[in-house]
Amino acid sequence: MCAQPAPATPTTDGSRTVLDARDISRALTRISHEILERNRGAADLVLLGIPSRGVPLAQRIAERMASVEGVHVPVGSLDVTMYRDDLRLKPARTLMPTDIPSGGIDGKTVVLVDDVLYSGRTIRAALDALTEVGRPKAVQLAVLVDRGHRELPIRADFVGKNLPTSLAERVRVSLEALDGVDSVAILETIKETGR
Ligand SMILES: O=P(O)(O)OC[C@H]1O[C@H](OP(=O)(O)OP(=O)(O)O)[C@H](O)[C@@H]1O
Ligand SMILES: O=c1cc[nH]c(=O)[nH]1
Repeated sequence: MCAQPAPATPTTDGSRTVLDARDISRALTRISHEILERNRGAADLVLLGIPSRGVPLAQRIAERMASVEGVHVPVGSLDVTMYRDDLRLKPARTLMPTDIPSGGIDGKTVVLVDDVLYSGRTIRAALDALTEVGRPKAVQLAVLVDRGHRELPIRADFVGKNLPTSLAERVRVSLEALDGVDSVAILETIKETGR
């Protein structure tokens, strides 16, 4: 079951807010419970956020797990930049931190965390990046928003909100830690493909 968002709210920049802070909070709480349920607890879990917004989301999920299970789930970040399949098309990308918890990922269940799942190419790159780090027992994927339009056979295990979108739209996730506010909005883009 997905959290029921507030109705889309028009904003001054023409975007429509589809999730507000409370919707996001509820979705993260639900995802945290689902991860614990699927894995029968937090043993051997490692959360790896994909920069930039996947990292604060992973931290928030870990905080919720700590309050539910009373355990500390290691959180890190995984930069996928050098593993992207469009590097030659868009070479000017800023490298982001990869920070693997001290226990590593060998034999662990790694939950990748990102804000938006779209074509699936970021997650494909993340799976490649992981192979440089270690060999987890299993890899799962948690995303705040799944907006559809997959180009690769990738699906999320835990989804905050399935958001039907057109290719002419873009989903903008804002998070308190990076943007000062929690919201998910849909923007019209000029390009028909939206990518
Ligand atoms: O499924 P995909 O088509 O790969 O799209 C999803 C990715 O796109 C966004 O990142 P973006 O590259 O826009 O950078 P950002 O993290 O700085 O927003 C988002 O954070 C996801 O990581
Ligand atoms: O709409 C989109 C597509 C990819 N990444 C985003 O953050 N939003």
